Amino acid sequence: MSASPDRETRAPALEIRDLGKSFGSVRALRDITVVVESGTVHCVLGENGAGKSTLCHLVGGSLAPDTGTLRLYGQPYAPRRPADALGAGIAMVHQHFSLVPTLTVGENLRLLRLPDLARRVDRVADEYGLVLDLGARVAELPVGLRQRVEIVKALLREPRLLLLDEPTGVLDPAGTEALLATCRLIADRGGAVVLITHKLGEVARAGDTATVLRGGRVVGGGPLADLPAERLVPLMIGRPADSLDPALSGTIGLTGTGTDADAGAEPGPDVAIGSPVADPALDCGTATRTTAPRTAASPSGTATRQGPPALRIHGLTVRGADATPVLDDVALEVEPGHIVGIAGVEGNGQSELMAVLGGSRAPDSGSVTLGPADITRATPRRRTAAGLGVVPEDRHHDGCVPDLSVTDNLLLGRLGQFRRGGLFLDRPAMRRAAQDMLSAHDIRADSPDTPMSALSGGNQQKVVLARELALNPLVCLAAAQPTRGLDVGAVDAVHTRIREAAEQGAGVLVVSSELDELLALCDRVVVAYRGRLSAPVATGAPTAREHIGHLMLGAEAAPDPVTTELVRADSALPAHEVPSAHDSPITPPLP
Ligand SMILES: Nc1ncnc2c1ncn2[C@@H]1O[C@H](COP(=O)(O)OP(=O)(O)OP(=O)(O)O)[C@@H](O)[C@H]1O
Repeated sequence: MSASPDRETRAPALEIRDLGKSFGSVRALRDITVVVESGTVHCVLGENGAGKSTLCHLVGGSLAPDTGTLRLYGQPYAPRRPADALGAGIAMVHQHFSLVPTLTVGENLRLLRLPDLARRVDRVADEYGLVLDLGARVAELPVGLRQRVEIVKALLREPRLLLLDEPTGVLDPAGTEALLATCRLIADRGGAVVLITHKLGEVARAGDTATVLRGGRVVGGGPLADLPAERLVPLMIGRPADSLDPALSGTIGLTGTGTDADAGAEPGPDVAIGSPVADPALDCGTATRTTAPRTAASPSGTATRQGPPALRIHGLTVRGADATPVLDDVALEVEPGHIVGIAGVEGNGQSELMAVLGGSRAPDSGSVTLGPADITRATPRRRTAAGLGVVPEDRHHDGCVPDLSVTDNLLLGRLGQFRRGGLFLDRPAMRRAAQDMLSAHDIRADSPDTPMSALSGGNQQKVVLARELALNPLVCLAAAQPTRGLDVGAVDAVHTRIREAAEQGAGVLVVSSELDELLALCDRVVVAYRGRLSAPVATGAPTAREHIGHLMLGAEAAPDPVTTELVRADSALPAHEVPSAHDSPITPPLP
């Protein structure tokens, strides 16, 4: 990072005055004034669709404002294209990846055409600890590592202003910590960072100042010392923090790190919207709503299991390019009415498991059954018809068709229900169904006819979730990072929807790199490590967090026969009474 220059240092790094931007009839931003000082990390916060990415695009030169002006280190700045921003010393990491998947990491970096590339790569690795495997093919990297490549690409340019649009959504805890440390380092050396995030823990750990947007306007801002979380939340979502599920504190980063490798991480702000799920009584006095931990018996209300599990994975092995197993004899059962989480550092087989479940990757051996149906080799379409909802890891790439309308994306996979007289689709009926889904899921779209690509990232995620939750029948929902990119209010709503799906009898499998989310949502959690799954850990157990943390680091353990037996038998015991596997070593997967 080059230090901010000389005589310009007293001017703010970035001054945005009265900026406005519309897309057709949508006023994405109006009268936006923001000042980002040199030497600071400035957080931009706000609910999904508030205008945060649009603001970044205006500064980054990929969009032009309708009104207003920009100044960069005191000089007028009016980029017409991204190259202008790069030339002015601004680098940006977007929500969506801009890597060529068929090329290696090194080949992608060479596309930047930067002088002294090797020196720059070494410097970024040394200074920020961001090391890359230059020979790895991008298509084979988990999304967290792809994001790391994007961040390194930005840093290789040695920018004086770095714009980060939700960079941590796809990072694992260690990656998040490294990035936040990078932001601080840049600011401490006189540069400036604009950080867009929904995670209040990150704001508290890395930010100096903030601007809050809602409905395209600035609704608050200033030094973060004056903006504790209980003031930020209502500014962001228009309702008080205590209206949110107390179990969400960790998920949105209000307590602890909001991540699993909580070990060694700094605490977040000393304010919580409620209590950790394991102890709902410990709210900070602001919560008006308390959520009891889910129990294994409560969703379906049945003490004994009738029929097959919603999802059964048996002996699943998938080999990588060099024939080593990336999934190694994996077994897992998800009973109807239960929510099972898969925790783990990214790159331990979760992506491959989701690809097998979604039907985009065939296993080398093993089977997947959905209720009574063997779907191991079924096409994605057949899986949908059989009642398997899948929210893929990379929703933008795999979960939606950006050029199609919101209506088409919401109803993909069940268009047959809207056929009239053979080939013709009943468009008015589709539109009505889509409108109902938009309202029910609070999806902010101009109209059901809007192209998916015109929705904000968080609203795209809500569309994918709404579509998969609407499957009828929904035997099992397999969701990877279901709340990635969602604002705190939307996270609350999605958790409620997932719980409702389970209460109505669906099995739910949630893959998440956020342990807080899994603890808030799931009856039990298994841990992915080097392509294998641990024995289940009951989330209600007081030691669950610590135990899962150990398993994520690869702690060896043997199966806890009691938990295993209880889980297999679909015990009627509430989850918090199911013995934890903590004291017992673990496992290979359930047989
Ligand atoms: N290319 C576009 N065409 C039409 N409308 C757009 C376009 N890009 C953004 N919008 C609209 O502008 C508004 C602001 O979107 P933006 O992506 O900036 O929100 P955001 O705050 O970044 O949301 P998120 O947190 O979900 O990423 C939304 O209503 C969105 O639908």
